[in-house]
Amino acid sequence: MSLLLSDITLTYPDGDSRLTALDQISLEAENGTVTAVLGPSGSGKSSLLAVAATLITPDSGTVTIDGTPTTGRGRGALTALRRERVGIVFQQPNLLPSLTAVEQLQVMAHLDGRAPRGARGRAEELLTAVGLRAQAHRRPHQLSGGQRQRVNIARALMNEPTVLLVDEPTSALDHERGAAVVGLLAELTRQRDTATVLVTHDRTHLTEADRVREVWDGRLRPA
Ligand SMILES: Nc1ncnc2c1ncn2[C@@H]1O[C@H](COP(=O)(O)OP(=O)(O)OP(=O)(O)O)[C@@H](O)[C@H]1O
Repeated sequence: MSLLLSDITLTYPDGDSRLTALDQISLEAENGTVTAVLGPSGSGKSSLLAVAATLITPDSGTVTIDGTPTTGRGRGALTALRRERVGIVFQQPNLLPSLTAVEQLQVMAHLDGRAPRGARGRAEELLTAVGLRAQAHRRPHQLSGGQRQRVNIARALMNEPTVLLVDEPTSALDHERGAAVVGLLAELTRQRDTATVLVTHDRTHLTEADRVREVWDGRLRPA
């Protein structure tokens, strides 16, 4: 099991009291499968992904990534674990305006300290995998919204993650382009054997999921 969330509770400060964003949530994600987490706005989906990515430490419960428990680890160790094992696709691509598509991916490898030549080949291979071979040398303003999101996905795969966390990847896309992006994610999940967690509020994406869980007021239930 590549990702294991066990009995996670997360609260945020809320005036004099605390708001419970996640309430004793447990979730597993296996390699080569897409686990969709469905839920309305404010139900706790982004909080769940942030905990899974070890970007937020929960009040209680444990996160295990690729067999490595994260509880009690320092910031540096968590950052290293994240860089090695976790890919994150945020809602907005947040691409750097001055870099071409292939350079956006190479920057990731640079952060990881990989050899530039190997990184270039991997970046080109990933852009081909997401259907952007011909656009590899374009800058973000020369790409469509769907193409930018594909660059975002390819970038998240640069470090060959075992866990891929995806937050509403289609929120800025029309239905057809959104469905194509989710289909691509499912294909890459099988091809690259990632344990993918896809957070969405759109039920039409569920056909691509191997498992669906629904989050409601911070609690999980089968959909
Ligand atoms: N940093 C924060 N401080 C205080 N409350 C927060 C914080 N982040 C989220 N919340 C609250 O926690 C709850 C869950 O929020 P979260 O962003 O996880 O939901 P979501 O399902 O991802 O929503 P959306 O689909 O709108 O992005 C909400 O009530 C939200 O207002």
